[in-house]
Amino acid sequence: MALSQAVGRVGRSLLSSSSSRAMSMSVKPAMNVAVTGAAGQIGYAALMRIANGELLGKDQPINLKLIEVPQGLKPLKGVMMEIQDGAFPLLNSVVGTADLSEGFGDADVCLLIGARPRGPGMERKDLMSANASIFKDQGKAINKSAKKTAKVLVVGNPANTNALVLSANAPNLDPKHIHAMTRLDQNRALGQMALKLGIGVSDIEKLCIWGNHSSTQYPDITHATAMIDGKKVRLSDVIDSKWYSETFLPTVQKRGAAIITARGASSAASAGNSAIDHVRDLFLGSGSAWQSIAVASDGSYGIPKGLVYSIPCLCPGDGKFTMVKDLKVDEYSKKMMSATAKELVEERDMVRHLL
Ligand SMILES: NC(=O)C1=CN([C@@H]2O[C@H](COP(=O)(O)OP(=O)(O)OC[C@H]3O[C@@H](n4cnc5c(N)ncnc54)[C@H](O)[C@@H]3O)[C@@H](O)[C@H]2O)C=CC1
Ligand SMILES: O=C([O-])CC(=O)C(=O)O
Repeated sequence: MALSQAVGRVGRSLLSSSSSRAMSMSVKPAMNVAVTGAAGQIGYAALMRIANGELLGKDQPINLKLIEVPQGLKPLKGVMMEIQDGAFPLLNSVVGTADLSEGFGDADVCLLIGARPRGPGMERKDLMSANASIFKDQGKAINKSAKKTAKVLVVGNPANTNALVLSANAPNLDPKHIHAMTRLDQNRALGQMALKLGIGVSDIEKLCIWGNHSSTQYPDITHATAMIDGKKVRLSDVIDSKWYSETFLPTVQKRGAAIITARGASSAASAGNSAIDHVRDLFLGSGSAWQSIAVASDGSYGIPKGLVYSIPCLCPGDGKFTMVKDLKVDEYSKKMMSATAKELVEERDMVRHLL
């Protein structure tokens, strides 16, 4: 069911005053950005920023394709009205739909947010039975309707295993282009570390997340450095190992649950922010900075091939990335990296019927 039938498309005619500004700013062809769960909390937090050019650049016109379940179309209509009221110069058109072929049609970027969030006392993998099958259907639809070059970011939990399900059902896409989001975990780790050291987050480099977006994830500081008083130091030389293992690690690993307890709902603004960070860095590049991306393992570091596992990557731009290879991995890291891989193998076993 297409919402565009109910509210009409927000197109150039409706945004004529601002679209002429977009035309004068850029002659780039518009890119198609599909967003599922567009009427949910994360969608609401991210869409205005996406429309404002924070996802793909301030010179990149976009067509937004907003996907919801049929019962989400009413609130989606309100979100579309607000987007229209934002008069975004880069926004070429907006469509709201519950039809997957329409929503993913010719998509360049798919942000897969739509899924049930967890409540207090649940682990993310408790969402498996409710959410994983969503990604089978969406994988098939993306396979059929999106561009073969589309870049897909899975946010809905359990994100890594949902991305695995999606990839198995979208054989036309290169699995390298199907990611699950662990950028929020990386951002959380940076925030906690900067707070502890009394420095800025951009003073810290090469801090990364390995494995699952779950409480078994491994936020690794063994390769990380920080600028402190104008000098570059290794984090492992200045951070107390007891604070690292007893405070920092569990704080980052369980941050999602702590936010649910505090807010009564799971992270939304920070999740939307991290999804924007992930896609922006993929398309616009982030130089020598390491970015944590959960993507099909190629077997490096002994991680079982094919598992969607977070690994540090470099993002040169244009939708490309390379994994950081040949790092020295100490015994503690090996243990942590294999514990989170083990959880992902268990999760994979739970969704065998969808692969
Ligand atoms: N990977 C990460 O770092 C994070 C992941 N999440 C996950 O993101 C997901 C969404 O969270 P919220 O936006 O807070 O939830 P929400 O409940 O506020 O919104 C979810 C939206 O998705 C829609 N939806 C459900 N099934 C759908 C489907 N098959 N197709 C299209 N839309 C569908 C719902 O109608 C709803 O509007 C949850 O699974 C949550 O656990 C949340 C925070 C961080
Ligand atoms: O914890 C949750 O359920 C939501 C989420 O993934 C996060 O905040 O990292």
